Amino acid sequence: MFGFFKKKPSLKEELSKNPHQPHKWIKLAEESEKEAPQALINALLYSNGELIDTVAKKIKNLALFRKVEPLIPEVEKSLGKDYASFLQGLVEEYKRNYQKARNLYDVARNSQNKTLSFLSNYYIAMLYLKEGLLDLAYKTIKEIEAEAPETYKLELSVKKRELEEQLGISGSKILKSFKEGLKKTRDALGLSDFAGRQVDESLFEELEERLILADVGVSTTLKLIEELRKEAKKKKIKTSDELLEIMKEKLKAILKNCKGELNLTEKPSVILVLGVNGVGKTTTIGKLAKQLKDSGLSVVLAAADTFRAAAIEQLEVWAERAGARIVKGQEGTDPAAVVFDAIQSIKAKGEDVLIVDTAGRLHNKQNLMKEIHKIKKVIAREFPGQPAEILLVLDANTGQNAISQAKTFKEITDVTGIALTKLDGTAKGGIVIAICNELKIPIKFVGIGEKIEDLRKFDPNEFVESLFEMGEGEE
Ligand SMILES: Nc1nc2c(ncn2[C@@H]2O[C@H](COP(=O)(O)OP(=O)(O)OP(=O)(O)O)[C@@H](O)[C@H]2O)c(=O)[nH]1
Repeated sequence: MFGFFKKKPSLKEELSKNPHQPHKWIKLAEESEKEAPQALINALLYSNGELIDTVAKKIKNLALFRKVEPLIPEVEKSLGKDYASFLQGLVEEYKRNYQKARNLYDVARNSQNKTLSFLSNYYIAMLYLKEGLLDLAYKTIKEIEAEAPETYKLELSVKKRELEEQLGISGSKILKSFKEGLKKTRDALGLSDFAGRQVDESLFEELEERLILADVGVSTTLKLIEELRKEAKKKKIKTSDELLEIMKEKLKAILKNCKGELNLTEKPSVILVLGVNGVGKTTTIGKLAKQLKDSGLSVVLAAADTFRAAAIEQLEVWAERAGARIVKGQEGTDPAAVVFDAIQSIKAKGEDVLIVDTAGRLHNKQNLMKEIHKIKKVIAREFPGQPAEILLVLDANTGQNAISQAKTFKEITDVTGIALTKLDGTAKGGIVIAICNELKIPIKFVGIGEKIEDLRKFDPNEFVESLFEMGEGEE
């Protein structure tokens, strides 16, 4: 069955009388699934290729590749080979014919039209990323960075910085390793104690105890141990080493669902940061501001925690360290007014990212809720669709308490991601697994130290590998 779609005969009728209205063709595509393929092609034709970016995004978002494919000859006839090759490239990429897609984008990248040429290069870079050809992706991004339209600048500079880190060209600073940051948790779990043992009931019981002590959480632990028991029986597993391998894969599978990227696709992008006092909110904002600054973005901090003068001062110190501009008010000013001022100045200066620090007084949930909603309203009114991120900061030291804080904040507003701080100072790093399993909110960052560079993107594989790594020169 195809389901129903809302038909707007008036728009269709209007377009059949006067088709020279490209944006209305886009609107028709949004309204009607059935009309969408032809409507998008018409939008492209009647805009004389101008709407290629919008059309490509819509084809992807609505997954119209196969329906658009038979219409590509129309595009070739009216707009030429470059546009047709680009669209066919989208289709081939969808079919996972990556080499073919790249050749087609390659044809389009030579177009005289700047937008089409940029987009083709951009899609080539993304293809390289998909295929793990990081150095080629990096090279392509560097080549097109300068000519990128405003809407792509943010994304490209963040990608470039990530690639620099992955390729080891991010400067000479030796970063604290993730493994170092997780030492206390790894020691508490002591998985190396289980090596070379027989699989028997006492092994399961000890593993269960260690996981609970590391704050993996009772329900998550019980479920995991039960699955391990079943699998050990089914696969007739005799040695603990094999069992630990299975456990590792299971943990990776749980955590894979909680990997999340910061969404910074719009300019400006607003990140609203929530969290109770003392969890490391200000520090995290400072570290994040520095990372974004280092990737070439202009960053503004709004000191909307106006409850305490000390909070404003502390944010000022971090703004200075990160090289970010700060907008603040007096102690006791309406936080939404500070945010409003920040927005006005960003509009005037054309800056890229706004990070809003908020007060987190959970004992007064009603007031907190009102305050957050008011701030969100001010942001959305000035920048529709923002804040792009509502980041909740949790302190790993507080173990299970972090889960109940997250639940409360989730009741107050949508949380798009978690930054989990102080993983380095705790033996309760298992809380990452509990957060993922119980809250289903992406963990976007983890803090593994007090220094400005000690904030990492959360990588599930790296996290699990660090928990399981044995000894090797760490003592
Ligand atoms: N070891 C370690 N310490 C951290 C980390 N993140 C923050 N801290 C420390 O935690 C303490 C509290 O951090 P703040 O950033 O002041 O916390 P806050 O949530 O802004 O607190 P208020 O300003 O009181 O609301 C500071 O001493 C930080 O240095 C981390 O990842 N690891």
